[in-house]
Amino acid sequence: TKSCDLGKERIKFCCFNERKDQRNVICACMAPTRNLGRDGFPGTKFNESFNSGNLDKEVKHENDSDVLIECRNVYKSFGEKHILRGVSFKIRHGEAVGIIGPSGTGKSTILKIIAGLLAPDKGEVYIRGKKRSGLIGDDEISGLRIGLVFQSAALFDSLTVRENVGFLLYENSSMSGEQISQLVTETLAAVGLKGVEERLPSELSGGMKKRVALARSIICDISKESIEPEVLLYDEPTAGLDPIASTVVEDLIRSVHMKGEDASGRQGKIASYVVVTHQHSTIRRAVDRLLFLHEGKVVWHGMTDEFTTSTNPIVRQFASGSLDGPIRY
Ligand SMILES: Nc1ncnc2c1ncn2[C@@H]1O[C@H](COP(=O)(O)OP(=O)(O)OP(=O)(O)O)[C@@H](O)[C@H]1O
Repeated sequence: TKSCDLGKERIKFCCFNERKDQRNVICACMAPTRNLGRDGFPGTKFNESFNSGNLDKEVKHENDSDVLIECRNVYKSFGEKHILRGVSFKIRHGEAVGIIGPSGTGKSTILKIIAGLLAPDKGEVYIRGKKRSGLIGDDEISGLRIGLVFQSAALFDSLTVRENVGFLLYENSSMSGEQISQLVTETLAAVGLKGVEERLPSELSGGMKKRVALARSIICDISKESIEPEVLLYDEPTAGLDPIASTVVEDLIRSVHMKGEDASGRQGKIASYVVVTHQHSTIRRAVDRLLFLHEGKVVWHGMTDEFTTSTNPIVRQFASGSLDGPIRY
């Protein structure tokens, strides 16, 4: 955790409740990662833990120079609950990846491990080819920025929208208050929000809160000479939203991606993103490639259009929502 002064408030900005029934994270974070560079990246076959019989299609890549994040054989238990049991995958530059799977299978846990908020019990996380050691630290100032947008939006209740969105800039950047304020207004406009800067989170709808959280994740310090590539991790960004509000958020996720364009036709800044979701609309609209997590492992991966046509029994059951199949509740 870390604290900062914002007006009269002294606030922790990277703390969260560990218990499942109190999973609301107090604040989204932008997590600069330890170590950067591509040297010494040991080449491995894509996801060695896969049983190839479960794979509908293996995408071949010439090399790993575009790999931003790799989880290699990651294990995580909470007491007697062995949640992750050998999870391996790679996230490449430019990818829009979805993580799906039954409830409680560890999707949020793997996002927190990637973000450096949780440490794996075993296995490694590589960020641009360098092994991450431990959790995110205050000394990490360069490399790949990894932002986690929490399920709950996780806004500070006592701060205005402006203070929430500009939070990290008020603490970390050399920008003036006026510059930050201007940037906050522009970033809010990019997510379709105008005139809400002085409102408190309690005065916003659920969909607006999610968009404010998204604005907080994409705002960046324009006073820095080089802008680092960024990966955004979204934990169920459309949960609880009506279908139209979901579409708005899904399109925003696409538009902040480098491949996408915002309302004014500018290219997005996010190099890659990962979305944990249960919503079919989000899978179809916001994601290109899927990883299916079940019983502690990635049991299937494929492109989004392969999801509904897959003959894998686990995928078929999940896609159809059937009670019959290998997944038991
Ligand atoms: N900090 C923690 N302490 C104890 N148990 C935890 C902790 N974090 C997660 N768990 C447990 O680990 C399991 C996986 O949780 P996680 O939130 O990662 O699942 P999920 O796949 O995201 O689920 P859902 O789809 O329901 O959101 C759950 O049983 C949860 O109760």
